[in-house]
Amino acid sequence: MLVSIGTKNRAKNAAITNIVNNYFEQVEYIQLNVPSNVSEQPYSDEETRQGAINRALNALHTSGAELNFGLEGGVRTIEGNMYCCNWGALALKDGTVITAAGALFLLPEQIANEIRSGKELGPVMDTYTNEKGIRHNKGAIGVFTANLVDRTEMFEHIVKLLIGQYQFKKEHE
Ligand SMILES: O=P(O)(O)OP(=O)(O)OP(=O)(O)OC[C@H]1O[C@@H](n2cnc3c(O)ncnc32)[C@H](O)[C@@H]1O
Ligand SMILES: [Mg+2]
Repeated sequence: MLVSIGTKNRAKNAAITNIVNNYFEQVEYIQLNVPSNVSEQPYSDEETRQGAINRALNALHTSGAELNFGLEGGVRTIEGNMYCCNWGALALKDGTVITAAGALFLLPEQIANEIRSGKELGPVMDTYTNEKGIRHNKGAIGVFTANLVDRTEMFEHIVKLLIGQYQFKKEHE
């Protein structure tokens, strides 16, 4: 079975392959740098969800694969507090799209202010930690949860929700 992934981000790719390998056999993966067709730094649940959907559909149109995943990170504000939000979409061959969201966690005010000034979370996190490519491994979630939950684990939960909904749909149609 061919599975396409709408990103080359290592944390997202690890999440998808770790979970898909648990539920399917003989899977071949194709990683595609497809556009999300939303801002580089999505600013609401709506925009982040749309980015995930666009990535999944763009991956489907490029690959024609059986399963096509799009994962997107963004931020949203509730009562003045900025949270990091995360969405996933799974596009099937017939164009059906399944969606799910993951954990929300609060961004410290210092980081939120950088985002409000127009910066992207990825580079802001690298400057804050003095490390390179945080977004490819522990992610902001790892940094701000003392490594209790890393970015791969957070996305793994979303991928599980997507595959679970796909299985439910297959059993009920
Ligand atoms: O290559 P892609 O797939 O685009 O992966 P990305 O890391 O850029 O991830 P997103 O585009 O989905 O996320 C939008 C922005 O938020 C950043 N971001 C989101 N979650 C993050 C996290 O946990 N740690 C660091 N940066 C994060 C990310 O680097 C982008 O600047
Ligand atoms: Mg990005």
